[in-house]
Amino acid sequence: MTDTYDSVTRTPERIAVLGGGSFGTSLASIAATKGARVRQWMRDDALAREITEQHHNSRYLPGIELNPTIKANTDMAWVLEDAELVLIAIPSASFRAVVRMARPWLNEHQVLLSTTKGIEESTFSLMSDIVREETDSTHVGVLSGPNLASELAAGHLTATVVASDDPFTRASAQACLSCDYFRVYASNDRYGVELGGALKNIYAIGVGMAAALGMGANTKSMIMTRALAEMSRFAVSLGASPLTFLGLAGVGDLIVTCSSELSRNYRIGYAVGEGRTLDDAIETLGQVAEGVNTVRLVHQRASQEGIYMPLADGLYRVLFEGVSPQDMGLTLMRSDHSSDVEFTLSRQDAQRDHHSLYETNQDPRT
Ligand SMILES: NC(=O)C1=CN([C@@H]2O[C@H](COP(=O)(O)OP(=O)(O)OC[C@H]3O[C@@H](n4cnc5c(N)ncnc54)[C@H](OP(=O)(O)O)[C@@H]3O)[C@@H](O)[C@H]2O)C=CC1
Ligand SMILES: O=C(CO)COP(=O)(O)O
Repeated sequence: MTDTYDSVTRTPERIAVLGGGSFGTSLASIAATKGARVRQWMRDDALAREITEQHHNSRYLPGIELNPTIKANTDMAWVLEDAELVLIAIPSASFRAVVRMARPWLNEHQVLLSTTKGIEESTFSLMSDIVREETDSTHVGVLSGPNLASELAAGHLTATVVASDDPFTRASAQACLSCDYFRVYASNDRYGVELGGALKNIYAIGVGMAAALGMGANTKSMIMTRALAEMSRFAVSLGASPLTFLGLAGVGDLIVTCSSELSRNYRIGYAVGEGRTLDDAIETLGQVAEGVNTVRLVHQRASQEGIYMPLADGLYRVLFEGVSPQDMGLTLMRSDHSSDVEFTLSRQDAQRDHHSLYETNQDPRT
């Protein structure tokens, strides 16, 4: 990780953002505030005009003043013209289709960064895998961390992680997005960072349900702590570094998503905990809550691989098999205690891995 800055001689100046939702718009505004030329692609022409002319995204970020230099458009060719860095903030269900749409205007030199926290249904691919499959870029990475879009857009002090095995990608993303209120750490565990962002959504649904049932801080802490053990067990068995889960893209994102009513996944869980149907909760939300699909995919994969995931399994049963949240809670509390061993790291492994694998931050301005 010592080479993070060596290969970047200057900050990317032409940024494209694909997606007109809350997160894409927040990141577009940061990059523009740093002085880059920012073009944002979306399919809604009226929203594109509102962002360009009135500097608001009233549908996804109501009340937030955006950087006035962002130019939003529905013309993909124009948005991607000469772009050096492309941020892709499209929900996982449409991610591959949008990357395919963009492909004619992408090239191998561009940095392509996914900001999406989900898993593709038919393939169990993560979004950066899709970017690698669908494009020729050698500079592929992900951005993930405790980043509620509206807080970020309002300038709350926030940190995130850019993960890639390519130093140029990490450094370009840090240079393009780091500012007084956004600190961008680097990691080379692309898989772990990306999986962390997808997995934590599942447990935010669970904490939302617990809150709706009137449970307090003990219950939330229990779910979050056991969720961390469960998500790292799953991710490590698929090849991620356990240390990633002690960082911003692991426990950091788990905390924010499970603690805030701004989280869409939390709100879905809350609605189901109040007795509403899943379909009704999704329709009322009107935005993407990736955890609903992720819980299904992870439940299936964990069963195939024999990975012990009691919380994810319980949530799957509530969302898709009609089990009540109360019964799920009791079943979990009454289950066989012989498997209740706390997750531990070997001290030697942790010491050996810490310096080489743990996310680092080097200020691109120095
Ligand atoms: N919001 C947040 O706080 C954060 C979100 N993320 C992740 O970012 C990703 C994107 O989320 P976010 O911006 O929040 O989502 P939103 O729900 O706010 O917006 C989704 C955006 O994607 C667009 N979209 C959906 N399907 C298509 C399609 N087929 N073609 C073109 N555009 C499409 C929507 O367009 P339209 O309006 O026309 O439907 C909209 O612009 C998610 O995976 C999320 O997990 C990550 C960190 C924080
Ligand atoms: O990922 C997020 C915060 O880091 C946003 O979570 P939601 O998608 O649940 O709103």
